[in-house]
Amino acid sequence: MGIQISPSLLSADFADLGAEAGRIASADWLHVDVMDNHFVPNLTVGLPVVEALGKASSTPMDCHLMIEDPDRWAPAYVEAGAGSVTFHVEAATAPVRLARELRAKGARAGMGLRPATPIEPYEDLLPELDMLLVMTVEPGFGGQKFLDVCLPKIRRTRDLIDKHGLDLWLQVDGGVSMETIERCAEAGADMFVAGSAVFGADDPDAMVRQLRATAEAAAR
Ligand SMILES: O=C(CO)[C@@H](O)[C@H](O)COP(=O)(O)O
Ligand SMILES: [Fe+2]
Repeated sequence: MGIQISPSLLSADFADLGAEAGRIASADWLHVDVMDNHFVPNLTVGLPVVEALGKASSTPMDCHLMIEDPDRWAPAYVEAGAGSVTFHVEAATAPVRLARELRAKGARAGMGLRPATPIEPYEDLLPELDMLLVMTVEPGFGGQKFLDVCLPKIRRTRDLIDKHGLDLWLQVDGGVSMETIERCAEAGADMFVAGSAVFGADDPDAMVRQLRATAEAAAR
């Protein structure tokens, strides 16, 4: 698939999300951060907003669920129009059953890891997934500083994916910018979420293209 950019709408104008999506026409996905004030100490949007955004934009939606009980809620995000749904393994009760359900409903199944969650215990689950999300900040807020300490985990995750010969996307999320994207790409990430870097730029769409070109040049 190559390098993909999924701008996070967390740093966009929430009063006009349809128009904000239109400002990043080069984006491969729209990253929608769903937070419930339980799994993370912040509250954002839920199903009705995802459903409305899906009607307002033709760019596929990559929903990042930072919520408790994803086993109950995640499948509804496929019905609301998400093309990819990522649940956090720390919150899921039955990650294999949930990934299978997401796929059966027609979406890509993603599994997210907080910075301190290791990948190794989940090696046997990899064939059940379409994407792994390695958080490079503590989830909950945009605009935080990239955690370098997560780079070795990105490398180890890429090695595991390659060892199993899987076509699994490796997403990084948190503090990704022109300063940090090269390191992530060198470590083996191929899908990049960027919120403040994209929507804080004078020309968000040009920033999407710049981030992609930089990651492509640095990719392993
Ligand atoms: O999931 C999250 C935060 O929990 C992210 O998607 C952030 O929204 C990314 O924002 P930046 O770090 O790129 O500003
Ligand atoms: Fe996110």
